Amino acid sequence: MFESLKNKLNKAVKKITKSVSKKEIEKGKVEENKSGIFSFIKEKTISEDDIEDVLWELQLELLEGDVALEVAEKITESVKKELVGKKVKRSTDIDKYTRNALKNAILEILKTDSNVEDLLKIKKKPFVILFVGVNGTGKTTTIAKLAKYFMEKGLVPVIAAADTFRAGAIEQITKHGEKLGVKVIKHKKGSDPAAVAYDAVNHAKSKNKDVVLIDTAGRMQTNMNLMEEMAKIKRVVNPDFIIFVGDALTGNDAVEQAKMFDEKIGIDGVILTKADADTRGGAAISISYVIGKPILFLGIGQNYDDLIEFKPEWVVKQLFT
Ligand SMILES: Nc1nc2c(ncn2[C@@H]2O[C@H](COP(=O)(O)OP(=O)(O)OP(=O)(O)O)[C@@H](O)[C@H]2O)c(=O)[nH]1
Repeated sequence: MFESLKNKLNKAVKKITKSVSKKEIEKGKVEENKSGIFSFIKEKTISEDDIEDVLWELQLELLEGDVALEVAEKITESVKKELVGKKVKRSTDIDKYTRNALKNAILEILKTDSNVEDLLKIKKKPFVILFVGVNGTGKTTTIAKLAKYFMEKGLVPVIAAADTFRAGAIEQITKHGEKLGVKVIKHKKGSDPAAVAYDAVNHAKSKNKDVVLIDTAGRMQTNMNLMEEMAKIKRVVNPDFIIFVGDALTGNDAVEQAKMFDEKIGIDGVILTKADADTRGGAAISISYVIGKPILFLGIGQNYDDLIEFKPEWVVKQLFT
């Protein structure tokens, strides 16, 4: 996961170390010990000039990896701020400081004000969650995974098959429901999705169920019918939480889609799917900073258990070990 991003960051650490050491070597102010670690004869203070070119290269590489521009700028700016003026005695210090500066910059980017556990604490019964996103991102699979996640927490979910648009969508979610032992509320293909969602909420109320998971249709985010359809479902069932499901592999597109859904419908959090196949990590790094909403989970495969809670510290650990 995020292999390419990990390589880019590691490469940047090495380049910064080399760049800071190089000038001192040229000036003959360096001793090299047996293990090849440079010790500076006099303590060296890192200057802007030492690292500017390398940070610029890093910014370009991040952009190539589909990290959003504002995020790439923020990362390099934070690293610069943290490094310039730092006093170093040997090259390993630079390595250590740069690694820390990058870790801190990425943690800062990934942190949002909202706490995922607080957000998903089921405080009301039934707790109604609406899932939105373009087609093929993995919404249906993710809903099945989350149904299992809630069941493991001792909660009883019900699913609304409100994707009445795509051929096979109702059958697909019904199959998941059968496998998991979760009731799926459905109408005919082509029927009103808001009515399906409404029935599912009523079912949950009458059967004392805890969570309603509403699957919705995909299509392009620019399709106004889709946005109107989502807005209608929202009006009718007044969900407690709206989750945007995005495909990590689509990088910046996922970020743009999230922005659009947030503007038109309003979202509370994000689930990124297919993170298992994503080497670039652009969407994972950028999405919550750009829209100001947290990533809740990462989808990491096609099985029901392939869903992990998103923790900024965990991501940073993946990137730097
Ligand atoms: N590798 C991997 N594949 C996934 C993941 N999540 C979903 N998929 C696969 O992605 C494909 C699309 O998933 P669906 O759940 O059908 O997508 P959808 O968003 O409901 O599709 P629409 O109904 O067209 O909107 C399926 O083949 C899933 O198995 C994931 O986290 N990792």
